[in-house]
Amino acid sequence: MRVVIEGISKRYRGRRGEVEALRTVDFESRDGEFVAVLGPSGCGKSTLLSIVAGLIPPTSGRVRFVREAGAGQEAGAGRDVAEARTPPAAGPEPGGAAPRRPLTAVVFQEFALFPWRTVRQNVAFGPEVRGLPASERRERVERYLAMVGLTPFADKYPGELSGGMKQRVGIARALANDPEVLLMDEPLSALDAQTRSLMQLDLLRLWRETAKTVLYVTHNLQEAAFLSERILLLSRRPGRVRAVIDVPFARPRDEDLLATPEFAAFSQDLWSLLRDEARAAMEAGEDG
Ligand SMILES: Nc1ncnc2c1ncn2[C@@H]1O[C@H](COP(=O)(O)OP(=O)(O)OP(=O)(O)O)[C@@H](O)[C@H]1O
Repeated sequence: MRVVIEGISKRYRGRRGEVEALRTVDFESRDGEFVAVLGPSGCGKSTLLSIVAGLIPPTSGRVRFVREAGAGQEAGAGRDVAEARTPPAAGPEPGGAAPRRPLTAVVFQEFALFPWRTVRQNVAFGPEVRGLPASERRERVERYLAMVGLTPFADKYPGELSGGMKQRVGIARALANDPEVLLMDEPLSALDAQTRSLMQLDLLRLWRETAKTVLYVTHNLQEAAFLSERILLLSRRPGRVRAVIDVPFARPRDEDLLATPEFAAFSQDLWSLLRDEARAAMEAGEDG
């Protein structure tokens, strides 16, 4: 599934006036790509993700989801399966039904688990709501529990788990919906440094195993460089596309990459792009 972001702008209207969060952002992901969305604090990264997730409407612009053509069809051809635009189309498009939105799933920084449900019941939530037959549901839940290494903890409650384990539950719960696009908003930033490093490796493995298109918001440039295939770098607020950067490291990646001179040089280049934006955001009091 390709995510096509076309001219997305967003202004919030609040009691203290208007905030322009995003200004005409254009970007197109590839099918199955891991894209990091990087930018200084307050530049609109979460806003962009929420718009792609359909949680909030853009002020202008649209997001299209394009499913790749099957084998035997013209290369590069794809089919739009859905589009979100503002104002939202009232009812079906003329001449046919409005395309169904593809399934997106969001993993947030705060774990947002149901404390009264066990790990297994948390992971089962999406398939239950979507009315999957019990046998298929069970199979899917057990598969994703195993994938994130939580099978031995399946009957525990979130309150009994460490931060890293809670976030694994959040990831398994998102994957159990079998989304076509996985949206992650700083999913590791509440974790301590060691847990975070381990979870980065887990994320790389999960991405390989599931082949999902991932949009991953972070303000950590090493994380963006380690995990992603391309980086969408936003300017300070209002967020505009500052650069789209190819990450040159081969896959599969492991921790050894982090200690290489190539990784250090790449991170340094990235920082020099980000630095001026981050400083200007900080001086304008836009961070946090
Ligand atoms: N519901 C809202 N109403 C008014 N302003 C908002 C709302 N949500 C976000 N904003 C403002 O829009 C701007 C962009 O916010 P957003 O959370 O998208 O940025 P971000 O890049 O994800 O920030 P961070 O890196 O600090 O998490 C900020 O100035 C924020 O204060």
